[in-house]
Amino acid sequence: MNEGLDRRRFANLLAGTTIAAYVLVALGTAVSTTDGAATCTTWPNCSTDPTLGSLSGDHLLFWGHRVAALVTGLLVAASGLATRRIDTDRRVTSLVGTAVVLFPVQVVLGAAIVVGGPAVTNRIHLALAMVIFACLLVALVVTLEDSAREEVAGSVAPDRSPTGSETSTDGGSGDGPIRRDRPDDWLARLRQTVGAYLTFTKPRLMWLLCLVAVAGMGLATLTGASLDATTAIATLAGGVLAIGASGTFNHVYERDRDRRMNRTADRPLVHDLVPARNALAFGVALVAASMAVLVVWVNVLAAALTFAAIGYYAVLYTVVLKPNTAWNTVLGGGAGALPALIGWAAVTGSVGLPAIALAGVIFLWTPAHFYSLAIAYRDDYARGGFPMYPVVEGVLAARRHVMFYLGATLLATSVLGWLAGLGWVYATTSVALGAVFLRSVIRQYRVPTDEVALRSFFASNYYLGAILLAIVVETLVIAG
Ligand code: HEM
Ligand SMILES: CC(C)=CCC/C(C)=C/CC/C(C)=C/COP(=O)(O)OP(=O)(O)O
Repeated sequence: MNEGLDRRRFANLLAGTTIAAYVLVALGTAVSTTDGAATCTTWPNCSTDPTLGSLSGDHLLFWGHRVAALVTGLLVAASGLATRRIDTDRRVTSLVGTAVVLFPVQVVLGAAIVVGGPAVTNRIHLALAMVIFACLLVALVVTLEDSAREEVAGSVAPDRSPTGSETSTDGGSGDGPIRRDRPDDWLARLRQTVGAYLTFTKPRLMWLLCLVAVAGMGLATLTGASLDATTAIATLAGGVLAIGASGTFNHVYERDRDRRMNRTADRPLVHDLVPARNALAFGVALVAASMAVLVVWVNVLAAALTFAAIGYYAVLYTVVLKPNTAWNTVLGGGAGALPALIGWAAVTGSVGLPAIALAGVIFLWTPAHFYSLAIAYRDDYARGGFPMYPVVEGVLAARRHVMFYLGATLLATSVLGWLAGLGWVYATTSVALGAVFLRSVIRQYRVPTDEVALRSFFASNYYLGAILLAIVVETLVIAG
């Protein structure tokens, strides 16, 4: 049997095992936060099994968890056997071996929970499930990297960035803006100017950031606080104005670098469609409007947190971190996480643990979101002089970080569901979309093209969007 083919098959088996282990963690968390556990109080057979007619979402979660445990157990055993049969890295052998040893312990702990063991068993069971998932994920990354190195050695041509670095121009060589011809017709000029101001506000990011804030508001209602329409609308309006303001400052500060990058060379300030001074004034006006809306119709804490978010993105990220350190994305993730606290604060006037957990999910998700895009646009970022992680550390290291941050995001999502007591809508959404997101990043190793990396970037947005929507449905529709 061909050794390379064997290793490839092993990588596929390990990928399937890792995805199954994630599904198990997510379903297990959901079972422990719902009435699913009450479905069955004996083990291994289920004398309290309900009739099919009375099956609810909670029952399905319980049975889904059992089936997932069986399937994952078989896959873990198969992976363990495979490490003995083929020549794998020592780290892979010990990590998979750890999962093989821990799995039966998990089965015993799971049985103890079913028959009514002490409450702490539940926590240990969840923690151990996460350890098994982490072991498999790290083993998978090592395996995929090894086979990627083997496949690249001697053969494949380097990926081309969609920016096509070999043939692209750098957008001009002078320091000043490139003037794009302005139309003669006043209506067309007006349309172009309005379009420029709209572009400053980065509208494409808004839906997801707004959804973070709405999910924060939804989680807050689980405390018993009520959410009225004025608070919801004013929080979103203040948030949209604030995102617009910080996006505008980002456009102003980065206008010289933007002109050197193909992805951003079309931005309005690069073409002097609006004077930078006017853009700055627009940004300041948006900050003032945002603060006014939030102070008058929401509360001072929400306004203060929003002001901090603007400063975080426009100054800390844009001016300090982005041009100076490869940690810019990781540390910059805090800006996007703040809307979770803003949403919660708008409803409660304080900051609570589930909101911090949601902020943690966004913080961990950010590198998994952005590094895939940065991999695809690495040549462009290098031209712009930004020390993005794939530019400084290379594609393989960036892909490894995408995998690790994604793993951490998936686990944090489960912790959030557990802390907030979210139910089957959230569980099934995180299982389905989490598996899709994980599979799309694993595919980057198999097909290391920029198109596949970009697909992971979009998968990151769909994943987070779906999770947030599930929180909104659970908190504002089902519980509300
Ligand atoms: C350091 C943090 C982040 C960085 C560096 C980053 C970077 C980027 C970049 C460069 C784009 C492409 C923009 C374009 O070409 O117009 C983008 C798109 C996007 N980002 Fe992020 N992002 C970050 C955080 C976030 C956060 C926190 C959210 C929301 C929770 C978010 C949501 C989106 C969305 C929805 C898109 C648009 C995708 C599309 O075009 O459909 N990003 N991001
Ligand atoms: C409530 C509030 C004010 C929140 C602000 C948080 C915020 C706007 C976070 C988004 C961060 C983001 C999309 C960065 C884009 O990267 P980039 O700026 O590096 O992208 P670019 O290369 O396209 O300029």
